[in-house]
Amino acid sequence: MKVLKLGGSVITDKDVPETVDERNLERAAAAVGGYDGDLVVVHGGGSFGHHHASAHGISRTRGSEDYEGVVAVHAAMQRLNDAVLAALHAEGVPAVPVHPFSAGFRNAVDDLVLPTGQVRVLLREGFVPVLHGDVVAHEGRGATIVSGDELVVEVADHLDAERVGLCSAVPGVYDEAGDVVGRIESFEDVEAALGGSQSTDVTGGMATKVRELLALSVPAFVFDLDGVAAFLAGDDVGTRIG
Ligand SMILES: Nc1ncnc2c1ncn2[C@@H]1O[C@H](COP(=O)(O)OP(=O)(O)OP(=O)(O)O)[C@@H](O)[C@H]1O
Ligand SMILES: C=C(C)CCOP(=O)(O)O
Repeated sequence: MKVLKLGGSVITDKDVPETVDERNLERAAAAVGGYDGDLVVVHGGGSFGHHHASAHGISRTRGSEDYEGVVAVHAAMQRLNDAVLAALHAEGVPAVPVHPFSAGFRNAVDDLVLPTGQVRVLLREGFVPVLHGDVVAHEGRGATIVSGDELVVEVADHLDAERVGLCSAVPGVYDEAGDVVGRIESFEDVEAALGGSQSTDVTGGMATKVRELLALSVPAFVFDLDGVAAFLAGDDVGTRIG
């Protein structure tokens, strides 16, 4: 089983609130449509989730007890999820939604608790589950953001993924000279070159991604749209992490 994250910076125009990048989304969906095998898709928030999360002051650590903010973020992510499902369906992919807000939570020590039995069964029954960054209940803090990157790691761990791919707006992780790094085996290797995201992003950009992907026991790859089909075909593409 493979896990593919479609970055919000790829499938949306991150600088214009609630704008899908139709062309990029179609390209990503076409690559997924050309793949025949077990796959979980996760997508990020882009200008849907991050815009509302930022407007309501919600992040991975900063919670909110205001139902309006929680509903605004979740509803926006559902709208983006609908667009992703429609694009996948147009390519013949049997994609179905799994909404983290209704499935998981963070406990009192801030760990994400995400049941994945439904994802396992959906896979076995021939579906392609599609999860997304979302708000989740957070013990003692109201609700906080869960990023697509965290979901990728959880799903990959629980369901023994063979490889994980993050399709982002960049062809891989850049070093300080601006060249794509072939492989990262420790955070210190690239720490100096790692920054946040160029756009409104409440979950942390590339540095957080690299740190979390290094914790996986299977290889992860960061690549751009040109790399999706090759990643799904089993090739090493972009930057290998781990
Ligand atoms: N060393 C680096 N190499 C590559 N990208 C970097 C680096 N440092 C910072 N970045 C930024 O990180 C961004 C990727 O993180 P971002 O969180 O925006 O991606 P995403 O997962 O596609 O989006 P989303 O979080 O909405 O799903 C790149 O577009 C780039 O601007
Ligand atoms: C802001 C929200 C709701 C989603 C965050 O997920 P990410 O774009 O994968 O970091």
